[in-house]
Amino acid sequence: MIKRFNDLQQLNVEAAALFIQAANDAITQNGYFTVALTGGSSPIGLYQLLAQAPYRDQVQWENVYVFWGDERWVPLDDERSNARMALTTLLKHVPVPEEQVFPMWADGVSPQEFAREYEQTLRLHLQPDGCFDLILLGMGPDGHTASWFPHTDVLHERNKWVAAYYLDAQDMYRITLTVPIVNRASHVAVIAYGANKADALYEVLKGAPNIEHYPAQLLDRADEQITWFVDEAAASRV
Ligand SMILES: O=C1O[C@H](COP(=O)(O)O)[C@@H](O)[C@H](O)[C@H]1O
Repeated sequence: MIKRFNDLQQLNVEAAALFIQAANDAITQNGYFTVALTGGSSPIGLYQLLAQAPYRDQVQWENVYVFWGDERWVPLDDERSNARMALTTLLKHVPVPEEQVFPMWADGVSPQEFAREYEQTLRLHLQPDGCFDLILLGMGPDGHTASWFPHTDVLHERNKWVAAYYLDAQDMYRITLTVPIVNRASHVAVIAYGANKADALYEVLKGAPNIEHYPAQLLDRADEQITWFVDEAAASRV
């Protein structure tokens, strides 16, 4: 499902409503809610809203388990850290227990080893089939989502739940949930706005299949299980 907005505030309000609904449904059904957060700039407004009343008070944070969809392999105090952004905009302002927050970072371990450990952590906390209740994602102007960058081997990973690899173009390691685990989520919400996303959004949603160029085409959920929150600028070609 594609939800288009003129107004970014309204986009964030509706994304917050989806988050709250998904949390409440999962907690009613299972007693807890598992979510993977996204990084970049697009979710900042959503996180800031969720950190404030009345939104903050509509989530039973003590029953929430927070993971990340992807990360730049940098320490938590590095300004490039996706976890740092979510901690400062959202998680430090809500009563989620610290032991239920799982940033994709640890000192003194290789990114590959950490990816294996993170998968074990997921296996402890997710339903046996590896199904997240909600995965939040963004999309770059190059059509990447999570850390599925164009022309990288990780696009073809089908066994691991979490993978780490060196991204030459950015001269850094990336760690990411893989295609099969994202495509098992009960719901996926992608936030993409701004005119610089228009070409990629068109190619991902309407273009000819080309996952190497537009990795977000790998998102494979039924229409009711994926929501694209986009503004009119990003959706201008859709
Ligand atoms: O590098 C990343 O970029 C994407 C998109 O970021 P945005 O700034 O265009 O919103 C993001 O979804 C991903 O988590 C991040 O690692």
